[in-house]
Amino acid sequence: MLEISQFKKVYSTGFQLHIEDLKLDTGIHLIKGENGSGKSTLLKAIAGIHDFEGDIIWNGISIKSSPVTFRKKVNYSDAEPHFPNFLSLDELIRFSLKTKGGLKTQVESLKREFRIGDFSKNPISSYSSGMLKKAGLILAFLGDPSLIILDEPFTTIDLEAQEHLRSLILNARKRGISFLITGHLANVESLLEYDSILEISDGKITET
Ligand SMILES: Nc1ncnc2c1ncn2[C@@H]1O[C@H](COP(=O)(O)OP(=O)(O)OP(=O)(O)O)[C@@H](O)[C@H]1O
Repeated sequence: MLEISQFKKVYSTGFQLHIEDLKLDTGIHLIKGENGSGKSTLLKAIAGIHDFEGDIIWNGISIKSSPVTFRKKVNYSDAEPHFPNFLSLDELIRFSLKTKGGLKTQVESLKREFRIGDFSKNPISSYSSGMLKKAGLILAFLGDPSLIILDEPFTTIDLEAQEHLRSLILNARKRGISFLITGHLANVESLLEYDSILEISDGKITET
């Protein structure tokens, strides 16, 4: 279960996001909201990228008191991934395997599913935006996460990759992995069956 309590994030621009108390069971959860409503802000806080007031607990592990254990269990893919340009995807994967664990067979199967092939040897600077997105998605599935956070996962990638991603999510869900997903596409609600749909607006989150 994901538990968010007394959450507060304030930017210097004046934007604020407050979540008094939110509990989400194991499952696939969609977070909707207009541009600039705070979806990425919340996901980045849960992924341990942004600091915030309050606490976020995943299956009893607090990001504040046990950040390393928390991050081993929670993986994240950015809406627009950024990686050091001089590294290759293979190097990023090796780093992820060292820090988060994971099997070479898992890597090969993910690279096959997303049709990355040998391109993973090339530096990130040579990647198209779709390839970059696929790189971020592959890294988000590596290791042994029990929660995978995917910010706008279905944008930028082609229809075939969208279908592979859909199957990956459904298969992982069967193995007990939970997902927090944001989406902009009009059809994102029909792409998957969600256990809950939440909406962020006016700096607050509500279940729809
Ligand atoms: N690092 C930052 N510093 C200051 N303000 C920020 C920062 N990141 C985001 N914001 C502001 O916080 C608000 C929420 O942004 P956020 O990226 O979380 O929205 P979003 O719902 O993910 O938007 P989109 O759908 O456009 O991706 C916006 O007003 C944005 O300008």
